[in-house]
Amino acid sequence: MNVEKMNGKGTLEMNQVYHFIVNTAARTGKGIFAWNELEEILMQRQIKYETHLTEYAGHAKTLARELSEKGTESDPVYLVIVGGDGTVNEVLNGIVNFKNVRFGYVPNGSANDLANGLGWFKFDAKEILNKLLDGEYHGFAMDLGCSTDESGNKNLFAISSGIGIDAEVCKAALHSKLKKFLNAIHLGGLTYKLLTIHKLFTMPHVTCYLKLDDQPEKMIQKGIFAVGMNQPVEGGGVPMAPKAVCTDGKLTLCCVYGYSRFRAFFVLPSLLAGKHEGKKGFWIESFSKATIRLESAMVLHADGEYCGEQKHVCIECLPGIMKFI
Ligand SMILES: Nc1ncnc2c1ncn2[C@@H]1O[C@H](COP(=O)(O)OP(=O)(O)OP(=O)(O)O)[C@@H](O)[C@H]1O
Repeated sequence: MNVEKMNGKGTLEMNQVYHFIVNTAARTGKGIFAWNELEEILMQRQIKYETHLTEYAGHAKTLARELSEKGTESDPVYLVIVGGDGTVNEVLNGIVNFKNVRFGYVPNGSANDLANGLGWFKFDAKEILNKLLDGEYHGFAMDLGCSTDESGNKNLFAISSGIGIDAEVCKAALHSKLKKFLNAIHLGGLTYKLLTIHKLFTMPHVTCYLKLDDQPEKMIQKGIFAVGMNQPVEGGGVPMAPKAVCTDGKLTLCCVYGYSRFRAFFVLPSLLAGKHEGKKGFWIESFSKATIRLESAMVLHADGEYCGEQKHVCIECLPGIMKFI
């Protein structure tokens, strides 16, 4: 997936108001600097826009709900997210009706897995904003995923949702001093790799039962993690599902099981290199809907956001619901 293939044909309406939800706390507080530069472009191009700066964690979700309530199918709200993957996730989970919104996204986080999955790593934030304003992403409709926990709570996700070690790592990263430190020295992506090694040797392995679409349920022993991927990478660039495509109406399961802690450590490099497909103990397969039952609870995450300890999770694809400006 890359921008050239998105084939934007947009001629953008000059009177359209763009609503920017901006997380100035992203990149450990450095988000504001990029926003100042982006605003210069908006002013130069005489774009009509309104800025909505997030004031606290969770604010992007509230802002997205309020803004999306103002749109209609025939007159959708133009909503541009400026932040990292956590901000995107908050916004998605605040949207009242996706048909009433057209999205833009300017990556400005520390890991930016969504942007990497879209093939945008070669562009900086200013280039991406200009492409958006040029209508290059017009007509691009991205699949989202939805994971439903055992209490019926739904979490939408743009990148991935899963249980096990990657979720444990996300939970640990939320309050990690190591993440703050590594972000400060521009090595934020390393946080997840170091925490993964730590969790590999400390977290319990769990028997789980996995069912993909209408296939029979399969028992997995010594389950380390199972994740539904909408993008090829998660966790700061780990290529869990290198062939995942976010416009095919499917998610990709990446499940690792059956290894002792010691052996798991030695297969980790093949996962980090994206060379794990076909290897014993890796189950990679695309699906529309998956259910995961666990003998004992494991942490669930959606786009790296902690979603509690769960024993039963349903993960499904919502094809093409995130329509771009
Ligand atoms: N004003 C704010 N003060 C404190 N935290 C905020 C504020 N606005 C948003 N947040 C929180 O900042 C967190 C991090 O944001 P985000 O994930 O977008 O950036 P990041 O961590 O730098 O990037 P990435 O997720 O790509 O690594 C989010 O969980 C969000 O809830």
